[in-house]
Amino acid sequence: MKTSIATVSISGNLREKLAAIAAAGFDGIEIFEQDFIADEASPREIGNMIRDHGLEITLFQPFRDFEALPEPYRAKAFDRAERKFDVMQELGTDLILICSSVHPKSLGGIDRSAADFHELGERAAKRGLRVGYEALAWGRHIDDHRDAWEVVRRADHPNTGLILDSFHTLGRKLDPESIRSIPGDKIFFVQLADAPLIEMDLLYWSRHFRNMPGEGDLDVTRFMQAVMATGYSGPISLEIFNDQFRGGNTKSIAQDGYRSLVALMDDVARAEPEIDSPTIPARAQPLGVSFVEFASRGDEARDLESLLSALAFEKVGTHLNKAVTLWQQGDIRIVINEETSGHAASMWSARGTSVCDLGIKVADATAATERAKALGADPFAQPLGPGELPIPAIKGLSGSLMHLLDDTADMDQVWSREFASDATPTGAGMTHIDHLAQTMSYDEMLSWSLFYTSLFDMQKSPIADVIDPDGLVRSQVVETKDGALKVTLNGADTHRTLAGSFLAETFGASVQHVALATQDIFATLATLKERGFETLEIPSNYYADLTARFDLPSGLLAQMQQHNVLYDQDDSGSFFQCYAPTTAAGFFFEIIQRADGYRGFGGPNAPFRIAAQKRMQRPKGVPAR
Ligand SMILES: O=C(O)c1ccc(O)c(O)c1
Ligand SMILES: [Mg+2]
Repeated sequence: MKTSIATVSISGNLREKLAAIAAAGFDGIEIFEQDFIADEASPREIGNMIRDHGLEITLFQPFRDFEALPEPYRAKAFDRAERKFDVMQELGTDLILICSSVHPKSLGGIDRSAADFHELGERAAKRGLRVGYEALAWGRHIDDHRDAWEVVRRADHPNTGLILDSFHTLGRKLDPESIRSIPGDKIFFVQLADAPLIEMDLLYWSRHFRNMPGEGDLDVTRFMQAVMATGYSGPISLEIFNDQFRGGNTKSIAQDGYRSLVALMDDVARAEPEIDSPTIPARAQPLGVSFVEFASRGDEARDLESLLSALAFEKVGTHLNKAVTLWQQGDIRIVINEETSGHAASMWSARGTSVCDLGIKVADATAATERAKALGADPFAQPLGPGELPIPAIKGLSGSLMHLLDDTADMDQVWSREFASDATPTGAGMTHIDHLAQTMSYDEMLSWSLFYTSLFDMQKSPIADVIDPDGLVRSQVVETKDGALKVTLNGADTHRTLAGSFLAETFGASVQHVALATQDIFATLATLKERGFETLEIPSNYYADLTARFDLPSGLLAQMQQHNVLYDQDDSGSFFQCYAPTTAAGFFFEIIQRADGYRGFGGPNAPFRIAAQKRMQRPKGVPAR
C-alpha cells in the first residue's frame, strides 16, 4: 500500500518539504495548490522535481465550490475545473480532490450535484484524469461521507469517485462502519488525520488542531479498518492542518507522520486479520528501566558521584575498556560515561552533564529493534571493544539513544561481563526506577508520545496543566498497563519555567528527573540523613494545607514535615514523595513511596515542588527577576 502526505502537513517551502517527505520514507504527496503556486518553477518543472525525489503526486487539491450551482456560476465552475486539469497534466497527476461546496449560491440537491459530477467525470476522462468528491464536515449541503457517496453513486461515471477523510467522518461523530457498504473501487483516495477531543467549531478544529493518527483521540484505526474492508487499495495519505506542525521541524514532523502511518496500518492488520496480516513485530512490552546513563566529565562527574553517594548508591564496577562506571542500589543502575569520543562525548560537549542513554528492558530486544526500524528509527551501533556484548540500540528523538535489553544472548550478563559487577547493594532501600520524567518544548510533546506509544505497548493520559510560578508546563503520562515503564512528558513553553530553564541550560536534553521507589520512605530518609543527605525544603504552609485537605494522623504529618515529604491521595491509594537538590543544570532525583496501589504522580504537589526548587536555585536575597 502506498503512503502519502499532503504538503500542507509540514513546514518549509516546497523544496524543503519534498526533501523531508522523501527522506522520511513516503511514496507520494498530495500537492496543495498554494504550495506550487508559491514556487518559481513551472508546473512541469515542479512535477519533475517531485519525481526526482522518488515521489509520486497522488493527488492535486483542493478544488472548491464546484457542484450544484445555478448559471452563470455553474459554467464558470466548469471553466475553472478545466484550467486545473491543464495544471494537473503539466504536473503529472491524474486525481483532483473536490471538496463539498460552501458557496452561498449552491442549490444543493443530490441529483443536481450528481449530474455535475457526471459531466465533470466525462470531461476528466477525455484527458485521462479522475475527480474525487470529499464531504467537508461543514459543507453547505453535503457534510457527510454517506451523502457524498450517494452523489458519486448517482453520478455513475467511472472517472468520478469518492474521497474519504477520517477527520470529516470522525470529527462529526459519524459511524465509520457505514464505510463498509461502499465499493472499494469507487473510493479513489483516503486521507487520514487524528485530532484531540476539544469542543469547538468544526472548521476551526480541522484547520488548526489535526494531528497524526495516534497523536489525538479519534478512532482512526476503526475508520481505516472499515476502509480496508471495502477492498480499497489506493494510497493512504496524511492530511494534517496543524499550527504547530506548520512552524515545526520539517524533517521530524515528516518522520512522525511516517511512524504514525506504519503503526496505524499494523494496528489495522492486527484488528482485521481476515483482510491483512501484520508485517512488522507487535508493539514491544517494556518490563522496566534497566539503566540510566549520564554523559559527564571531570568535576561535573565528581559532583554527580557525590550526589549518588549521598543517595546511598555504590560504585559497583568500572567498564572493561572505557571511562565508564556503574552505580547501583537495588535494581537501579546509573551509568556515568566520561569517554572522550563516541555518543556520550558528543552529548556532553553539546549539553553538559545529562542523560545520554536509556536502557529499556523488553521481552524480545531483537523484535523491538525491528519494530523501531520499521517505524523509521535509525539503528545505533558503536564499535565493540574486547569482551563487550552487542546490545541493540536505536536513536530516539532529539539526539537521544535507547538500548533495548532482554535476557537472551547473555545480555543480562552485561553488568558482570563488562563491569565485573555482581553486587546488588541495598543502600538506603530504594528498589527500582519508578518513572522517568522527560522535559521538552511543548511543540515536541506529540512526537515523544507517538514515539513511545508506537514502539511500546503504552498508553497516554490526557494532558494536565502544571503551574510554575513563571509559566505553565503541560504534563502527560505515558505508561504500560502494569506500570512497569512509566514516563512523564513535560512540555515547556517559556524558558522562565523550571522545565524551560533546564531545556535552555542543557540545549535540549530530555530526562530531567528520575524517580526512585522505596517501600518505606521514612526508613530510607532516616538512612540518608545519617549520610548527610539534605532534601528539598518544603514550607510549613504546605503541611497546614495538608491537614485541611486530608484526615492524616498527626504523627504521620509531623514525620512528613520533618523529612520534607509531600503527600497525595486519591481513589487508587496514597503517595509519598521527596526531592533531592537539583544539579547545576537542573536535573534532580525524586524518592517516592506508593501505598495501596496509588497510580498517580503527585500532580497536585508539582506547583509547590517547583516553587521550592526555584527558591533553592536562587541565591538568597536576589529577587526573582
Ligand atoms: O479545510 C479545508 O478547506 C479542507 C480542504 C481540503 C480538504 O481535503 C480538507 O479535508 C479540508
Ligand atoms: Mg481532506
